[in-house]
Amino acid sequence: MSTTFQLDTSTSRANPTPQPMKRLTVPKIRAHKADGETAKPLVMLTAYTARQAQLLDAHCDMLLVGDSLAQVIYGLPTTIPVTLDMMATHAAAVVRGSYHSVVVVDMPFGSYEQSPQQAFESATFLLKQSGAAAVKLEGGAQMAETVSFLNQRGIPVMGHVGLTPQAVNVLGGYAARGRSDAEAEKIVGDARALDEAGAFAIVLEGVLEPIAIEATGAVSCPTIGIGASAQCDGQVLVTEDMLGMFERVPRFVKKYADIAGVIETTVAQYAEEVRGRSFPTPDQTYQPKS
Ligand SMILES: Nc1nc(=O)c2c([nH]1)NC[C@@H]1CN(c3ccc(C(=O)N[C@@H](CCC(=O)O)C(=O)O)cc3)CN21
Ligand SMILES: CC(C)C(=O)C(=O)O
Ligand SMILES: [Mg+2]
Repeated sequence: MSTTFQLDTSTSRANPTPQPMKRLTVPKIRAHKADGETAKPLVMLTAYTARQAQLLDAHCDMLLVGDSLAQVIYGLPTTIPVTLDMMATHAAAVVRGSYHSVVVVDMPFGSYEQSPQQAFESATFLLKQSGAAAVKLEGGAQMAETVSFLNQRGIPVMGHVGLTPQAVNVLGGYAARGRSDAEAEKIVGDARALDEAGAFAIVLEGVLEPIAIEATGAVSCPTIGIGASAQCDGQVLVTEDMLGMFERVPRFVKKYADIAGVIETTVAQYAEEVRGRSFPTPDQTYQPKS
């Protein structure tokens, strides 16, 4: 894939290819499961910036502008303080940096729980500001009415059940969910309720494999797992976690690279060269014309 930067003035978005392929659509994602056993798992990663989106886009089906930007970008301890403005700003950058993947934006804590009307107002703000196609919100059966309200008014919704990080103060931490029969049953019921309400996909986070199997079998839309086994219809991870850029990662992360290590070695070399006056050299220096 060419990474030459070109400004596509017709769409005013940075587009790395001369002939952009058509963007995937939400109905195509929802219909994914109809292919049954032959369907390839859906690929989703988080993205917060335009350049990151450019690099991930061709390889993914969906890009998630996650409220995990709290920890990953802003050094916040939880996702609780994230605002609609933060999400809209990063979502707009990700849309500008992509042309293939469906861009999904997390609704931040406090922007949707109060009522379907509040959720509609917040979701329209996010989609109008960014050009993203869909929103994601946390919660199960209690959010079903809201999911249906938004969907019927033109806003596709991705659900998120199991370990829901915005409920950290109720859950008391980020431990895997579904260890009791009652909790397992609730998670499957939550997935079912969201599916019936019209969610186009459901994130299953931090749940035991048997629950992922049962929930995935119980719903008509694809399930996207994170710490939820290989039995889901797709997978999502926080990009910085799998690239080895974030300092502490959950057990469900596979570190595919050590980008933090590359950055540290590279910056150490730069510092040494500046202090030793071996950078800059004449190659990086402007001289008057002689
Ligand atoms: N960088 C990053 N990656 C994520 O996956 C992520 C975020 N940030 N921010 C939002 C939420 C928070 N999530 C988290 C955060 C921590 C754990 C974690 O540390 N889990 C421990 C078990 C903790 C316990 O048992 O209490 C683990 O070892 O997996 C899991 C999910 C998932 N999301
Ligand atoms: C971890 C994923 C599912 C998420 O919600 C986020 O990145 O905020
Ligand atoms: Mg999130």
